[in-house]
Amino acid sequence: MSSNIQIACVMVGLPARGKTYISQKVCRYLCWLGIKTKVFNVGNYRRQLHGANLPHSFFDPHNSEGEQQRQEAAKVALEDMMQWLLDDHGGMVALYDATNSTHKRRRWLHDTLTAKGIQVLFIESICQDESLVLANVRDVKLSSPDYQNMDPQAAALDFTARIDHYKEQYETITEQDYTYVKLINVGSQNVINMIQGYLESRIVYYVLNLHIQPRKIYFSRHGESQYNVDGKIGGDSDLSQQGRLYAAQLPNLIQTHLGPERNLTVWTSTMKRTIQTAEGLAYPKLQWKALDELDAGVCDGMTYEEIEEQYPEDYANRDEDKFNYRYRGGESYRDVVLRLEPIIMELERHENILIVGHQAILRCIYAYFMNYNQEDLPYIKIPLHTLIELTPKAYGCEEKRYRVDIKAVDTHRPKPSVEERKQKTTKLAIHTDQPSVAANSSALNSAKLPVGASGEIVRDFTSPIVPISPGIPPKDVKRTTSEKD
Ligand SMILES: O=P(O)(O)OC[C@H]1O[C@@](CO)(OP(=O)(O)O)[C@@H](O)[C@@H]1O
Repeated sequence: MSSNIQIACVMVGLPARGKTYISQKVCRYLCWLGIKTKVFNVGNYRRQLHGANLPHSFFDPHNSEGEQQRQEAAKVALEDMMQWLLDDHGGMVALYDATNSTHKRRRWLHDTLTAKGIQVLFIESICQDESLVLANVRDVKLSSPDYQNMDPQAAALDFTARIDHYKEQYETITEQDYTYVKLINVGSQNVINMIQGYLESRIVYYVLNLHIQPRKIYFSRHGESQYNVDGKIGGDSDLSQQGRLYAAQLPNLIQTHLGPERNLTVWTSTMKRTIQTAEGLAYPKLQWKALDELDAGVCDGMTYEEIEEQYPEDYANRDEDKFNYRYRGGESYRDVVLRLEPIIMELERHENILIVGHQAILRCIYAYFMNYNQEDLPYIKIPLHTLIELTPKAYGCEEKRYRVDIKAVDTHRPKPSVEERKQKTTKLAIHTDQPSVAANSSALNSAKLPVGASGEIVRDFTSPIVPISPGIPPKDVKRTTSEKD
């Protein structure tokens, strides 16, 4: 049995109230943060045990056979979930996705879970707006395996009858001794009760920020920079000639795809190359320090070849585990994910957004929306001079990429094969006797950033956002040593 705190988020709500959407989002968010999370959907267990295509009468509370079979599915799902949380899989948060709409069902779940030391957080979603419910039925439920090969109108009628069966016995949470958050009419009112501990508060804060307004999220790297042309990483260089051409085309590109009347907020980092790229965009802008590029520490301003020559061990270690490798005096992708957490929270609250960012930063944010794992994240292709458009849908994002026909260098380095990595390690082993850069580099490594208890870099990236109005010339932001340290 694991000694960590484990949380079971138990969803509550009538069918088609966004419970699955919320469960999937929480799961994606926590996994992105490196917290092992899994969704247990009781509907899937029910389909496996008793088949799909069941008529609405199966869900009638007066149908004792149906009732018993649904309880059986709920029990098997609960057992699997507890096993996953407790049997040293490293699972920290599980989401139990079902209606759980009576006091009796919740009491059973609560008592069974807490008896095993698992904290229970109920998340109830209430939606009284019938048009939203109908839209959800149309967009999501009718494509469920329950209604395969069925006429959509007949399926919608059947699903509405199913909802009515649940309404008959629905009991909203009133249990004052439970930890819960109640989301009423997608954020118009929220009730929070007895939230305990950091992780529960993060989850609650996250679900409070979710909205379902249709919107677009755009990502663009800055135009090609002078450092990109020179093959150097990091720094705070200006745009190249080609980069400036891209910046000049960006406003048109955005307007074409967003539409002329639509609202948009533009976020940049505090670095010249993103600010210069966003200069011509006539929308409200915000600069975020948290969006600054991954800090390459002592390697800032070097080419990959120079790094390989001067810090061969580091170079090999980065290739071995790019997500966790932390540059000497700088950051790892893992560090960047943690500092981007407030950005994700803000992104969830916002409507249309364009982030003009950097390669590593956009990889991390893109991975959150597109559900990439930590191993693949640092190799995601985010090419220069390309606008990426994400449209959030029920259970994921639809993606379009618009490539602008302005030449730019390719800064993507593919993951070396196992064979290539082996060759490098052998070469390194042969050279370890020589007192060269390895000794030099470990001295440099002592100039590390302060590290927090759990290994994170202690830095305040939630500091004030600097609003700039369209047309104001970019600030000449230099990254000084004190700023970096
Ligand atoms: O993690 P890798 O693949 O090295 O990519 C991150 C690098 O991308 C770069 C370009 O190579 O970003 P940017 O375009 O913002 O300058 C580097 O500055 C940064 O160190």
